[in-house]
Amino acid sequence: MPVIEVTGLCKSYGGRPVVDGVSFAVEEGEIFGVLGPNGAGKTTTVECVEGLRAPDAGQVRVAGFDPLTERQDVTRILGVQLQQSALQENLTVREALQLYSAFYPAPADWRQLAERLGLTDRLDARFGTLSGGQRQRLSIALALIGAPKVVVLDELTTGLDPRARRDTWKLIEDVRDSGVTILLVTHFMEEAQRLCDRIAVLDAGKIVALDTPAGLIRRTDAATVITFTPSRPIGDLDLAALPAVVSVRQAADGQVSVRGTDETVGTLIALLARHQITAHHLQVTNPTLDDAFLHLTEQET
Ligand SMILES: Nc1ncnc2c1ncn2[C@@H]1O[C@H](COP(=O)(O)OP(=O)(O)OP(=O)(O)O)[C@@H](O)[C@H]1O
Repeated sequence: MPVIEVTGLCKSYGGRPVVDGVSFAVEEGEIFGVLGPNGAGKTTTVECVEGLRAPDAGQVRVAGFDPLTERQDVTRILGVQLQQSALQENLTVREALQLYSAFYPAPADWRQLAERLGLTDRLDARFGTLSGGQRQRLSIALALIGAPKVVVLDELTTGLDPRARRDTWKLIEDVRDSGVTILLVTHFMEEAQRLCDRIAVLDAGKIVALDTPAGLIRRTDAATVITFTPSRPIGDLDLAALPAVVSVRQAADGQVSVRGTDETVGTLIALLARHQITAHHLQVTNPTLDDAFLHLTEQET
């Protein structure tokens, strides 16, 4: 049974549909990403999963429970990352952890959580004095304090510097490896590509694609680009005849740029070897989730 099941979810504000027939299922143990441009309906969708908003139509189930009518059951299972503004500046890290563990009948050991999240030496620090990364780690600790089966993380690393962002990713992978299912809302392609097992791309309230990151990338028209400077000139025609080539460009400085697919790369290398040509400064650039995202969300607008 999926841990989260959303079927035909609809939500309108002032008669304007912002979530329009969204369906997806999150399997146990996966990191499931919800990706989409601003205003696509991501937060509204996850707030319906959390039971913070009532859908106009459709059904949401968390481990089989309805987040609205079986709230207590869902609270036991689902951990939600708090908005940072929800914590008082004067509260210490220890007080926050103790306070939130008191909300649950069988909480996780907050000392262990603090240790795992690298907060042990900040236990007496007040929330207002924590760095962005430390606040983020505390908000993840608080999401995990009820020992949930599922956590919802919305905009996990927004505002973090690149190192803190990478540290947080490692942490999320550790959380997943401990058996927790994660629903992750994100704007960052690199984050989605690195962390998510599957991604639903939401645009204007509808899911426009649902696949693994690699599967989404495969759907794009974006090409693999191979650039190199050959040790002696090579004819355009030889290059254009390679399989799956989209275009060939030779710059005035001798640099050659071939657009194609993975298949093009292998045959190009073989062609160069046959002609005993060395490729200097060889670079192969593969399409990214960024390309896939732009491709998928452009079609809809
Ligand atoms: N309480 C509300 N009342 C009216 N409109 C709302 C309300 N909450 C959200 N909206 C609107 O619904 C649309 C979807 O918002 P939502 O926050 O779900 O999108 P999102 O994909 O999470 O966007 P972002 O990436 O900008 O956070 C937006 O146009 C937003 O302005």
